Amino acid sequence: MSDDALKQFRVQIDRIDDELLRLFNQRAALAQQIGHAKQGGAVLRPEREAQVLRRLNEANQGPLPNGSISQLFTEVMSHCRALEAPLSIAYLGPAGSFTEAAALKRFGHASVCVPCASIDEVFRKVESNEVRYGVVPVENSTEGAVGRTLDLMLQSPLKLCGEVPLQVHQCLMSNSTLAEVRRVYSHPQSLGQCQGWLNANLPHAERIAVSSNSEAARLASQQADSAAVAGKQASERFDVPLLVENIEDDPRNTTRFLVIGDQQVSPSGCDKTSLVISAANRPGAVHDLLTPLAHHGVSMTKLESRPARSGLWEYVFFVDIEGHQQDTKVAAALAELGQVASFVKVLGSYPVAV
Ligand SMILES: O=C(O)C(=O)C[C@]1(C(=O)O)C=C[C@@H](O)C=C1
Repeated sequence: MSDDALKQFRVQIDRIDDELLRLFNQRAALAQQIGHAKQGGAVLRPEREAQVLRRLNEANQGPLPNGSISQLFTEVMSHCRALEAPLSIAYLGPAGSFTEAAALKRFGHASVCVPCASIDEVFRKVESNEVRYGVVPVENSTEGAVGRTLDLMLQSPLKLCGEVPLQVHQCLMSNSTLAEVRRVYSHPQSLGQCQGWLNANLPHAERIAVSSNSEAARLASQQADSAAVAGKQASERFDVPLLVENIEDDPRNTTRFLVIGDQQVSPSGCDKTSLVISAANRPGAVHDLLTPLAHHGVSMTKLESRPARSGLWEYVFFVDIEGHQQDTKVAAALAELGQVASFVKVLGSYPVAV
């Protein structure tokens, strides 16, 4: 391309940027007015944000893919929201964790993100109003449920306000060569996600479970013959060279995170409801739990059992269903479920991730 042609294109880009600048500020001023009109009510409206992203994804004609449109407008809304009031979010840390990436994916970079040392601490900070929302991992497509999050949801008065799926890529990092590695540090979930690769490529290295992937990278940065399995960002943060990228056994390896808060989210038009239920200890009781859903045409998208922690071999079931608890058929199914289950707790209705 000639210098002249390049200049021409850049003049056009400058003009568009000027227009975008004007429009961003016009949009932000409207958000400020909405903020005043809310009169102290919740600034974050997850249902509205989901509707904004869905509408734009439908209208999008490219060349930007829908993923980029969602990312850009999440940031736009993040900055508009921050003008209404600053939003604080606790997440399972440390800084650089996959949970931080999930929090940023959902809330954008204009929020105040507070790292916590444990899932319990995230719940505590939200319950005590130290922060407005929390982000915690709930399940991984390879390794399954995160039990602590489920157990805390069962006990906590907080509601589910959203979900964030995040594709998780694991890397092997070390100051040594692959042949020299004798020890591999990582969080147990990450070791599990890469066990096929580790069996094939480092069969004789000892696998050592530690509290977080960041801690693993820190240890690998300080010890000879040691490696860590962690996200790419940990390699930069602790200055440990990447040896191999994308070592997760399933390239679609995805972790689902939950947003928790003291807020009932309104219907967005495409929602999910999460519940915990349990059955009396009699024949057919578990089967009876599912009948009200089928009866009212409500689809179940997840069923997970957990020990109830109240008696030996007693279980609770974590169930996700399609729809919002205010939808007529979901409300009818929940009312009927209340008649047959020995325990029902609605954890929250929230928009399906965009
Ligand atoms: O519509 C609102 O309630 C707004 O405050 C505006 C806006 C946005 O920027 O579009 C910002 C925050 C809310 O979470 C939802 C949307």
